[in-house]
Amino acid sequence: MRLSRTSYEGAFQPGATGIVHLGIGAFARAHQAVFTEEAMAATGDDRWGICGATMRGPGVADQLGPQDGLYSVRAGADLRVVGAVTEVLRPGDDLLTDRLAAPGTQVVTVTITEKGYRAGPAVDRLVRGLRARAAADAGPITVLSCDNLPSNGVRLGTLVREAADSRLLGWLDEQVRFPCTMVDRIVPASTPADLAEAAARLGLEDRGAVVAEPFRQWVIEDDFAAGRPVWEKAGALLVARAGPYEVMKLRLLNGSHSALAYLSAREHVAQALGELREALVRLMDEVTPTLGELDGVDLGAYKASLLERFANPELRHRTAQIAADGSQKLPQRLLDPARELLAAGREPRWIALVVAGWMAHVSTAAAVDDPLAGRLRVTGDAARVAGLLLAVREVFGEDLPEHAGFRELVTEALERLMAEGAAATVRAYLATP
Ligand SMILES: NC(=O)c1ccc[n+]([C@@H]2O[C@H](COP(=O)([O-])OP(=O)(O)OC[C@H]3O[C@@H](n4cnc5c(N)ncnc54)[C@H](O)[C@@H]3O)[C@@H](O)[C@H]2O)c1
Ligand SMILES: O=P(O)(O)OC[C@@H](O)[C@@H](O)[C@H](O)[C@H](O)CO
Repeated sequence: MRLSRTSYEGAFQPGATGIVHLGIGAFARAHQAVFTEEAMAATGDDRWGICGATMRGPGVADQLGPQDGLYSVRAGADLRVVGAVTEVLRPGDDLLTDRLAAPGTQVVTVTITEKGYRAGPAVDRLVRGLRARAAADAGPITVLSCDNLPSNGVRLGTLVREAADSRLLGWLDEQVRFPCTMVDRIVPASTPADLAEAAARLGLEDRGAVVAEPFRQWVIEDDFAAGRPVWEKAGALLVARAGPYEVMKLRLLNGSHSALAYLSAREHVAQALGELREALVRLMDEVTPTLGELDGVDLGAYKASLLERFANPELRHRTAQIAADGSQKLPQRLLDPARELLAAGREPRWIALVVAGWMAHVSTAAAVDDPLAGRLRVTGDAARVAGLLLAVREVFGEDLPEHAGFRELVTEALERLMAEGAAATVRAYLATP
């Protein structure tokens, strides 16, 4: 029997739908929905049920629709059924516009992956809904980006404004806010084994089950146009500026994740960590001078906690998942800190090694999952491959290809990787202070 509000009693039941979520993948279900449900339960303000919209395929609508929005989240020994999702819309469903224009909707949360941040269907759907909301005079609304990008709210706000006509622009300025957020919880794509374990634990089939690590963090800029759940009751941190937290997490956690993906051939993160623990320590130490001031954050403890989190054997986080879309991830995870280190007269040696690892991956892997894949399939010796890939301006900008020191560091690292393989190269780098 399938998990549903009929077969499973006791799931949280929101009183109304107050949030629209664009891109209801695994992460939104284990992060924003859990925070939201806990905030509703803690305060009794239950107006914040979530209407999730799938943006690319019907998968999540097929999983959650027949389950009345219910799904389980397993983290360690804990398995909970989440009831915050009230509705799931398929790609192209016109109801999304109605939901965005409904006066009860006061927040839009967004996880459309890094590659969704360009003119395209997700932004178009959002703008169409906001236009309908302005026409209906349905009141102010906050759009909250929860993707792994620096200044994610500013980026989304800019894209929305670029797609808006002049009449909508005035309304956007008055009625809509786009705060930035830092989001953190490792949530790998669910596997058939994860679904089987959820079914065994629940005694019900759950096609929407997700597995996550116990840790979760949400830092949100306190700049809302309208109402919101009291997410701080669920542990979220409301701050004046999320930027320093975003930079810390993107460069230390996500940068290390990319290193694990490109410098190890192991299938899962925890296995790759066994080979690369010391290299990650060195990479994180290299990047640390580029991080801003963070009141109350002990960076030493934060870095140590990341290594512990990556070592979690229960998370079957595939390095291939992290390796995907590298052209969209490298700039904020590795290249921005490289620029800052170079400007300060420091050598980003470990960053260059990871960048070379990415170059080796995109130029040799049988299948590269990346929106720029066609342009990344280059062949030749290290100098040629590095030269051709550094010329991809969307990734490296105008400055890095022209920086002789950076080009040399990357080319040398790629030469070594091609000649000796990743393990020997990492050993050689570790041997050099
Ligand atoms: N999974 C994690 O551990 C994690 C942690 C922190 C942040 N995030 C952020 O959440 C995002 C989604 O992660 P997930 O695990 O839910 O992935 P997922 O594959 O389960 O879901 C991705 C969602 O994004 C949509 N999408 C994909 N490409 C798109 C595009 N080009 N335009 C518009 N929508 C698009 C899909 O339709 C889907 O709804 C990540 O890219 C990252 O920015 C994920
Ligand atoms: O979500 P992806 O697959 O684009 O990137 C993989 C990870 O680096 C990332 O999602 C982390 O798991 C996450 O950022 C942890 O909060």
